[in-house]
Amino acid sequence: MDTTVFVPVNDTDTPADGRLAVRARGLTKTYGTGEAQVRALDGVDVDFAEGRFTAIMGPSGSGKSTLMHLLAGLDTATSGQAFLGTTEITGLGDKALTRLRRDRVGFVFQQFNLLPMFSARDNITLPLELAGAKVDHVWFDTLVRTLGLEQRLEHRPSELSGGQQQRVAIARALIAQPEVVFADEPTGNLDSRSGAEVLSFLRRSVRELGRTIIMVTHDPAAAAYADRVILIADGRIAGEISDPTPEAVLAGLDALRSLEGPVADDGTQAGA
Ligand SMILES: Nc1ncnc2c1ncn2[C@@H]1O[C@H](COP(=O)(O)OP(=O)(O)OP(=O)(O)O)[C@@H](O)[C@H]1O
Repeated sequence: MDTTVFVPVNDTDTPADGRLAVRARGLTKTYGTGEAQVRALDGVDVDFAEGRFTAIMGPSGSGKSTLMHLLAGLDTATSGQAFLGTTEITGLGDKALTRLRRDRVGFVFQQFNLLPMFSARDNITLPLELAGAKVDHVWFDTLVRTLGLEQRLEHRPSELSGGQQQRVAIARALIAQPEVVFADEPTGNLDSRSGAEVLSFLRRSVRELGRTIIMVTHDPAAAAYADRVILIADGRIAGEISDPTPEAVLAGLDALRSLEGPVADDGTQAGA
């Protein structure tokens, strides 16, 4: 079944200077062999411009995490190419991939993954210091101010709210000035108010600090904070929405769902 959905697209992800942070061409991932083989990602072509906030959405099992893991160098592709800037990550060995993840990519996960015995300050700076790099104090101060953490730096994670812990995790992801930050359900463990707060900070870090963020989410309201939503279904790019509203994202997801049922078998394309 063809699962391409023609969701309203402005197709405006080309920045003025045309620079791409991340790119995939024919990216494919299969798991297992023979009868049990699953094509988690099926020839994906997609571009992510620098300085933009992109959300990846789609039904459960559609390949969102697989796409993000391949783009972030956390897993290897079966075929196709993924690029970080001009570096082809699908061509790198284990050591080079580890270095690339450490030096050029930041991660924010649903679980905050903070070290419980250390202060917020140390949680932000330790990974960088352990890697032998110097902390840029001007950038540290900018991040802490932007994320509203000035009064919380000497607290341990257990003394912080969930939203504050996730903001510390975002500061830790940004401290090394990575080329791109991958966020996997960053608000999945937060109540809606803290979630909204975290999403506002993610958006500010793109708008005001020029960072590039790619976020996987199930939540249309979260996706609406992004500049652009990529929709994925059955391991393929199924559409995209620029300047999304929650309503537009819901409509896009509904269009995908309508293709999963028997209604789509008459050849009509939802959302067209
Ligand atoms: N390690 C694995 N071994 C076998 N199959 C896998 C593995 N990881 C993922 N898959 C399969 O690949 C497909 C895509 O999975 P993926 O986790 O990327 O989807 P997703 O869109 O992130 O799902 P969810 O929203 O539920 O997290 C699914 O059918 C899944 O069962």
